[in-house]
Amino acid sequence: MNRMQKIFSLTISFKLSCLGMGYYDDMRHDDLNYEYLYGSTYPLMKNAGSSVAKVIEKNFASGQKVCVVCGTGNNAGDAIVAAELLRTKFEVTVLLVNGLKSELAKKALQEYGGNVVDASHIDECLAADIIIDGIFGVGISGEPKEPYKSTIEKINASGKKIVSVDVPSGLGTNCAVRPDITVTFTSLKYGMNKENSGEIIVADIGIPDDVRKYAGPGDLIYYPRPDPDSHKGMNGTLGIVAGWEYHGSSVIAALAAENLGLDLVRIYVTNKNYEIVSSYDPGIIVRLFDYKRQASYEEVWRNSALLIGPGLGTSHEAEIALKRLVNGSAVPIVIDADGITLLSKHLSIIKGKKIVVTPHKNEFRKLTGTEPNEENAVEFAKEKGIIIVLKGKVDIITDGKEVHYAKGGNARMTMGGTGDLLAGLISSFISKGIDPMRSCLMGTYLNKRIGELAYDKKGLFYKITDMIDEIPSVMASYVR
Ligand SMILES: NC(=O)C1=CN([C@@H]2O[C@H](COP(=O)(O)OP(=O)(O)OC[C@H]3O[C@@H](n4cnc5c(N)ncnc54)[C@H](OP(=O)(O)O)[C@@H]3O)[C@@H](O)[C@H]2O)[C@@H](O)CC1
Ligand SMILES: [K+]
Repeated sequence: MNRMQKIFSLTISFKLSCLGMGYYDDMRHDDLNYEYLYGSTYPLMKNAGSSVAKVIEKNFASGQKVCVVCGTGNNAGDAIVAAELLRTKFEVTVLLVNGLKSELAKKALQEYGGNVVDASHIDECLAADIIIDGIFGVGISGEPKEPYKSTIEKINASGKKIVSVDVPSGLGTNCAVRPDITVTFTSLKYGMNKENSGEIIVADIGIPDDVRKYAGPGDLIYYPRPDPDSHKGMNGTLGIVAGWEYHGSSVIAALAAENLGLDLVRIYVTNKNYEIVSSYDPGIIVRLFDYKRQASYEEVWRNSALLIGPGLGTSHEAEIALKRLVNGSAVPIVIDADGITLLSKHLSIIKGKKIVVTPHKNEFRKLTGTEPNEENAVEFAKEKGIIIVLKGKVDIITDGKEVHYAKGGNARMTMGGTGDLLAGLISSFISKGIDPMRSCLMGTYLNKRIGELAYDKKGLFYKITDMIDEIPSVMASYVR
């Protein structure tokens, strides 16, 4: 290994272990959203395998022996699809180093009609002319374990032509396949270059644009796992200025935040509802807010994100507080419900601020003076430099440049409180340092999904807390 390779390898392995494969997140995102929108990703595996087969047919004379070395995941599935397509022209053997785990790879194997051997035939198989490397793709985690480590070493020592599927197996670790060609899917993966990947061919496997346009489960994987060395306050602190008029709204937003794993959730209320809001949940901090005291504002600004508006009312006090809070805040703010009504009278205060506004149709009319549709939302967001989440059967999310959508949910989601819940979700994600646009995609998808899960259990007779109860299980299934 030369010096550069060593630095690259060390950097990647360090990052792999610390960040949990963050570079490949975009691919996992696409995979999950594809599944959500279209069902099985098997068609993508077929396209991936087919592109590998085409590269081999183009680069190598037919009639040669091909050994298709398989790990246990979908990378192996791609390689097996290629094997089936190649076996009419080449002498193909599939080598299962240690069985298969992926259901899609098993399906590909069922459709494959050629020769299959296990690890006891490894040397015989690797004596072929061409080796297809389908051991690991983007699903690798940490250094390759046995029996793959020694398999990779044997592949590299074979002196045969090697074609890697998607990425050279083990790329970025201390034990990686060194291929002549890598057929990588959709886009170049982090760290790939000619030296470690040979000739790189980027193949389009037909992932539609909608996987990035629509909010989906793939967006939830961007939730940051807390650093084990972090201390209280580093993993999201949300200040909720709400519930001055209707106390329940502030509690709903706070419960959403509490269920999303924030470090501190604080509700700021006036005297009127202080006691009742305080009585709800011991995990929520409730602070008295006095709109005349600078100290109250300074306390709110110390949070990592703010939510202003649910159940706030439109009193004189609320109006002053909104203006001063927005004016002096350096952190992102989500403005919802009564906050939108108040904001519509003082639009100039949002200039230069990091603002997300989450109106339903009527609030949008009030805020913009225009009809609630995509075009007007884009226009308004662009003009004001903010993000708009226009709520509806399909939510429209735009920063004036990009437009995204969130679909799903059900008819029960017109119930009071779902807006407070959504605002709580979005502001919570933002408080964790997630990009605001991504936070909106995560929040809109999650809100609709928990509505669906509550519906599955109770039909049309679920209540807002049933939705809140679904948050942890949805998050836990995507955040590893
Ligand atoms: N959306 C797309 O673009 C599409 C992507 N596609 C393809 O899917 C590939 C990703 O597939 P993938 O997620 O199944 O993971 P993959 O790389 O096959 O490996 C996972 C397996 O390896 C194992 N394993 C992990 N680390 C290990 C270690 N250190 N040492 C030993 N074992 C280890 C792990 O076992 P486990 O740790 O779970 O026990 C698991 O079984 C991607 O690169 C592309 O080729 C296409 O099909 C088309 C659509
Ligand atoms: K590979």
